[in-house]
Amino acid sequence: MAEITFENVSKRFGDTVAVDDVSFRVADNEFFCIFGPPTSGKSTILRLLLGLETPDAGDILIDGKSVLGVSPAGRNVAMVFQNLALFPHMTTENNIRFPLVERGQPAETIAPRVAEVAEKLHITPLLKKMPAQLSGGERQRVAIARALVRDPVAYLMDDPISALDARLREETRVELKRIQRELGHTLIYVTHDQEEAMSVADRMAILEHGAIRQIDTPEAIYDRPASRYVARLVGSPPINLIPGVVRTGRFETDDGALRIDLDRGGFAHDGPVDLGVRPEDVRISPPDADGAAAARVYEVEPLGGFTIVDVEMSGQILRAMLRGQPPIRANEPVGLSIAPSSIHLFARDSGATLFADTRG
Ligand SMILES: Nc1ncnc2c1ncn2[C@@H]1O[C@H](COP(=O)(O)OP(=O)(O)OP(=O)(O)O)[C@@H](O)[C@H]1O
Repeated sequence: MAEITFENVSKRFGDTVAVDDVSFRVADNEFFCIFGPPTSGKSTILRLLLGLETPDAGDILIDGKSVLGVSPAGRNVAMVFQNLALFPHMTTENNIRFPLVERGQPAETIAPRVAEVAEKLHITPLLKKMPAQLSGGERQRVAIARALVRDPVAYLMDDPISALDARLREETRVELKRIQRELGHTLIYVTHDQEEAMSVADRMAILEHGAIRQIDTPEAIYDRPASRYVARLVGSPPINLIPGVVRTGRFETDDGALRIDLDRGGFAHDGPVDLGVRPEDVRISPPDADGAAAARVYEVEPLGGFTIVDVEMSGQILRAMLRGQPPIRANEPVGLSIAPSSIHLFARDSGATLFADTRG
């Protein structure tokens, strides 16, 4: 059980700043995700916490005590690497025992711990089976049990399920979240998959070039991103960005095709902006609907429960996500509108959020 704190931690490799003045605090029992594009510094943060790298500046604390002089073994933080595969020649039970045997734990403590973890993961009936006799989902559950059987102060996972196929990945992440909640324990989870981060995290940190751009719950990051960078990283399909200008409380595209009154008291920013709107907040209507901008359907992508409609407006493609399977065809003229309450505005140059959706 542990609270983990990074205080102004930086790490360089030659000219590369891998981690840039990073501060965060992970609460005891929290499921904390670190999310960012390749080379943004995610793995280096884990390696610093494990003690495999030493920071150039800043401090790392576990339960309020600096661990900078402490060896990796002395920190008792468990790392689960990218591979959740099982040893095919060992029974489920021996697979789960393996990390404890490897660490030389006394046999009398191993059996009860394996039984306890198996019980919590509902895999007790599988203990005598070989991996080849298990379904894909059962195998994953056993692999998670093996990852969690040690009793460290915190678990670190670096893209643990990225090698699985899409369906198994979805099942496994649900399972991981449930298990983490039941077992307790602080979990720091690195992923480059935004949907995965959103679906499992209690809170997430968004990285860019080694620096943290925002830390919050997935819901808050989705609804109130701190910048255009963060807004584009979360959400699928990604947020639409429409360049334009704000003048005296009104947004307008350069050609005037789209105008939105920002009926929000106290908003005072004039100048070039990018308007952000999530695909589920783009409204499609008949072409002559009141207040709608003239647009044309570019492509329709039915997904069963939802339909993605790509719409062309002012030479730009915007994506709308509509419920069900609306009778919309490619090349049709349509009207497009956006409720002022669902827009985000970002400063054109810095990308900083000027104002954001306040849903919820
Ligand atoms: N031992 C090292 N020596 C030199 N450069 C390194 C070393 N470790 C990491 N880097 C560099 O530091 C930066 C951050 O790397 P890191 O592996 O932390 O990123 P990441 O976000 O985990 O990336 P990925 O998603 O691709 O795994 C990269 O530019 C990388 O090349």
